[in-house]
Amino acid sequence: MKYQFSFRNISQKFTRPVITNHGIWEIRESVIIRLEDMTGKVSWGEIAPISWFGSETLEEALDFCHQLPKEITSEIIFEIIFKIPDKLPACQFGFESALENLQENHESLNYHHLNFSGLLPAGKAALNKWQNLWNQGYKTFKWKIGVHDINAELEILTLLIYNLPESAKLRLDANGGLDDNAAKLWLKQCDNFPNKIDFIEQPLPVDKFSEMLELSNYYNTKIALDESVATLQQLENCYKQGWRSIFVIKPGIVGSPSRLRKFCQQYQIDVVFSSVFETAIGRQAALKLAAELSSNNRAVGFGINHYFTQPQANWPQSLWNNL
Ligand SMILES: O=C(O)CCC(=O)c1ccccc1C(=O)O
Ligand SMILES: [Mg+2]
Repeated sequence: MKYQFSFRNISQKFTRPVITNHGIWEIRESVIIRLEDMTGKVSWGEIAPISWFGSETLEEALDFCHQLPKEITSEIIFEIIFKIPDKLPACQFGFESALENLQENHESLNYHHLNFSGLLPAGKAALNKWQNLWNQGYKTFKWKIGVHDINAELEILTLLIYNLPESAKLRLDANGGLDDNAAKLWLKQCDNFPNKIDFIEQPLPVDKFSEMLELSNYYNTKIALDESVATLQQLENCYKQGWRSIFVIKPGIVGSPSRLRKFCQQYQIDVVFSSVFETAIGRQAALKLAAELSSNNRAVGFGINHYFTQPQANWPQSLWNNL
């Protein structure tokens, strides 16, 4: 087997900026990879790193692509692509999923049974955004916390909970931005609403694993690790160190899909799949994994409200044609 390989760096503006504890994120950059086999069949892949989250940088991903030959042989697949180092997890995902796409027919792809979680804007803007998402069918919402003053945010939480319909569920995502005191305040408040709060995501920074383990044993509200398990190595580590609550998996940056499958099948972990704000290419590959490996019917964090303005016709092929 032989493939023609090419790639492009693309950048897209969010329809509205994503605001987290790390600041304001306005433009999503990623690398689209294209493989064409000898019969002319084309397969796409996407490398969408988030370096502040623990993956490689976009530059490192581009460097990796630049040093590959234009013609990819079986030997290169086995010796290079399947051996991409763990410090390039988004590259592992992009290349492996592009190769998987060449192997299978797309009929088998079905993720329509999945429930989706919709992302609310941070701060009080959440209060007048959930209704619109609810009308679109979302029943689970995620709200970023640790962005504004904690007292103001706790007040908004109370309002949100009283406003949301009975059956709605709320996830809180601190992006590692709380300190021990703040985390306890949030968890204590969430324990007052046991049927409303799905979980709190990554309350403390990555280096505070044992503190989060302790919190998860003390409070009833579930804690989900996200930044702490950004890559497969971290996921395996946290499991070994005794984490049995929720793991957020972002396939786009976690690493090799086949290694992820093996891990999830070997250990029956409680997982929530989540996007890295990839384009339709990475999204499709990530949702395929979510459909295969999701547990406890947990809503996947792939709401589309943050996505980009509609791509042009014949995308992504048009990216190549225009150059
Ligand atoms: O998980 C979701 O529901 C949406 C995706 C999301 O929040 C996210 C997207 C990109 C980078 C980080 C995060 C995050 O979960 O912190
Ligand atoms: Mg998160």
